[in-house]
Amino acid sequence: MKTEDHVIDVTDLRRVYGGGFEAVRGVSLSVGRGELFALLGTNGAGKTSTLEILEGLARPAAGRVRVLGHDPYAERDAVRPRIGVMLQDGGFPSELTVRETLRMWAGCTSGARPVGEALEMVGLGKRADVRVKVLSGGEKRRLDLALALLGRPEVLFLDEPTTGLDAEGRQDTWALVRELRAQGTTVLLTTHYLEEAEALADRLAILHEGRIASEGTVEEVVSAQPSRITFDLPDGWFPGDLPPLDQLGVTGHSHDGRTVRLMTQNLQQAATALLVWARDAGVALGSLDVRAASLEEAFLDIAREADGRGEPSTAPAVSLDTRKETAA
Ligand SMILES: Nc1ncnc2c1ncn2[C@@H]1O[C@H](COP(=O)(O)OP(=O)(O)OP(=O)(O)O)[C@@H](O)[C@H]1O
Repeated sequence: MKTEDHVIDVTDLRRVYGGGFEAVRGVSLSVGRGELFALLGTNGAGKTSTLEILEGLARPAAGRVRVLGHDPYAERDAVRPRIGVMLQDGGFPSELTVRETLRMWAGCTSGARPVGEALEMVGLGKRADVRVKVLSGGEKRRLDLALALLGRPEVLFLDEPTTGLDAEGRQDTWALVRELRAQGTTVLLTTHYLEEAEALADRLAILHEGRIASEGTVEEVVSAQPSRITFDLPDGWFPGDLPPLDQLGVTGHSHDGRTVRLMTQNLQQAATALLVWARDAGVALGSLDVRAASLEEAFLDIAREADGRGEPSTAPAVSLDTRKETAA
């Protein structure tokens, strides 16, 4: 995709809070027109901090940000009418009804959708005359979304749009977001739900401690991860008794006593070789768990690294000689 086709273009973005804490540490990403991009990350990874800059709500400490070809902070007037923003907490006046809230917002929005249409889009049609303060958490999220959609935005920023929604509400929101994207809306969303990213995203990035740890389509992010085989060896058997790792088609390993964890890019080959060895050697593998790479595993790997529990991604193709060791 050519740079001029990017609706969102971010290069080496940094955000520093008062006190000097750097929450965003050199993020670069781009989103094409009509694309849906998901930002994932552990708590405090910097998703909202990044999003607020793209929405023009905060000024970056460094880096270049363009939304629809403009600097969203310095050229806010050019960008704001063309984007829709759903914050984590809209913070509306609680005494107004749902309809009054939307009307008030529509009054400040040029070319706004009819209020009734926005309410129907988010499934709040029957709650129009209810005061905001009595809405459930999920209904408030729907109201947030309705407000973001009022101005028929070209670019929609959604910060955790389905947090607090029940399963049906989440499905409804996904269907709406898919429909908007099908109509050409560009969407950037943050989410804690990996299945949400899998269901919706054309591309995604996993943020970790202010940096992008992994980026691409779901398939690309997943295929960068190894699959795993975990098992316990029975009494009298040790990791060093296993065949050489290259014979197993294994690219990495760890072990804790008799519990062995193997990483492989070729799960079928490794699982078959392991099971053939176990059968021939008469070894019963306990708690055998064979797990294909998944977005969840990719995410957990990044989170484990955060906790200093990272696994080696590669290891020499030799036997695990640990007869005298108790742990890796
Ligand atoms: N106003 C602020 N002043 C100082 N630090 C802040 C401020 N806002 C956020 N932070 C810190 O910046 C880091 C990133 O926060 P941010 O809210 O962007 O993360 P996030 O990925 O959106 O997290 P979550 O998933 O929990 O919403 C966190 O360590 C947070 O404590």
